[in-house]
Amino acid sequence: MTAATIAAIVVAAGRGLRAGGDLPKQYRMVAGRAVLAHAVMALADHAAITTIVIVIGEGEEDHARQVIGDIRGATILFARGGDSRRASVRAGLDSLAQVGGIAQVLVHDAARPFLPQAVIARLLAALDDADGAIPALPVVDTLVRGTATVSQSVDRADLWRVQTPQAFRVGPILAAHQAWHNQPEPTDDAQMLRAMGHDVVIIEGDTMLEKLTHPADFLAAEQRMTARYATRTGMGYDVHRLVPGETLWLCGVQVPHDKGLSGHSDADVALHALVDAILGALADGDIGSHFPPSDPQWRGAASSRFVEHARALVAARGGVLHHVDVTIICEAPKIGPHRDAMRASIAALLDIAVEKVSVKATTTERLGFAGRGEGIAAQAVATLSLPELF
Ligand SMILES: Nc1ccn([C@@H]2O[C@H](COP(=O)(O)OP(=O)(O)OP(=O)(O)O)[C@@H](O)[C@H]2O)c(=O)n1
Ligand SMILES: C[C@](O)(CO)[C@H](O)COP(=O)(O)O
Repeated sequence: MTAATIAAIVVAAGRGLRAGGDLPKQYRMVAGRAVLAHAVMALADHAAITTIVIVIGEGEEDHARQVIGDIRGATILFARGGDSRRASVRAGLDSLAQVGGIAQVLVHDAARPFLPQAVIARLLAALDDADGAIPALPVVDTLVRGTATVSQSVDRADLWRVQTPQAFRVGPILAAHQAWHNQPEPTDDAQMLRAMGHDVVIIEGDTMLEKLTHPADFLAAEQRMTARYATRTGMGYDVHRLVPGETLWLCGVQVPHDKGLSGHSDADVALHALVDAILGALADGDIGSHFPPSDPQWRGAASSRFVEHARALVAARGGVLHHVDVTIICEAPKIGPHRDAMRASIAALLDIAVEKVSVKATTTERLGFAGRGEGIAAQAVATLSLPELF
């Protein structure tokens, strides 16, 4: 069987009135990034999802683009939402109809930021035999009906709490939306599909998928997500030769000296060690594999570009950089007078507070190549958190 072309719609056009706050909840920060960005990144991380339509309020595209940043792995489109969730999903489906060729669609609330890949896999597998599938968790509390007092106990057997994303074959769900006229407002898309006589399969949901609805949900979400982060440490080490006639760059700062370093790019040995430390924490190769020394475009290049690249890789993985510690090993020049400028330079390149950047220096007591002033070595350690794949 040929693999289906799969898209996702993320509805993010609500106002989040029950959540309160200054911003609609999809733009608020949780675990280091906007709620909307978490939801979109989780979908883009799935190899089979080629297109994501983000449905937003009027005039919000610039803001939405800014909060999601550079999303890799899927084409991102924007559509203008409507007055109800149903209308917003419909706008997303209409956008997909213009793209064409999409066979299956996942419809997801931006307000459910933490989406396990396993849920997507279960939903897509269920579409092999059904037109629709929903993730759900069994009700575990006693259920009653009533206002001030209980008027009725409700049997909870076979009752489920329904989550998103909900997965559909595109033809049937679009037809269900087109046929929905003058009927009560549906609370999800699956009930519209069922109204057309199609079966909807229940697959196992996940507590990570809880919707952010009320103010207290944000703290709980932060705690749930933080528990899923792993701390990673990376180490970098580099050496370059000191030669006359070169400019000496250390930590992105030009340091007056009678010699400069020669080698890859501008030979900023401290930034090279730093980049390797970050790449090490990401387990993503080393500076040479990202910027081969044999490639003429890096000859004389500013090493700040490599640090910015490493920072972007951390961001693309949803990571948070906590701290870097750089040690420069040389007999001369003296690093102390430049330490503050070096810390500020690294902090700016990594977009972190200067308090999270340490720059140290040591000599080798005139021993070895550093002691003889033939070269400068640098070591760096980077500590970051990465979301565990779940
Ligand atoms: N007109 C609407 C209403 C809701 N949604 C989206 O549907 C999802 C689930 O809706 P809900 O949690 O009810 O969000 P809000 O409508 O924003 O919240 P509230 O009802 O508290 O205002 C959210 O991602 C929300 O942005 C939408 O795209 N368009
Ligand atoms: C679609 C949904 O998230 C499934 O549980 C839910 O029905 C949305 O309800 P809301 O009242 O729009 O938050």
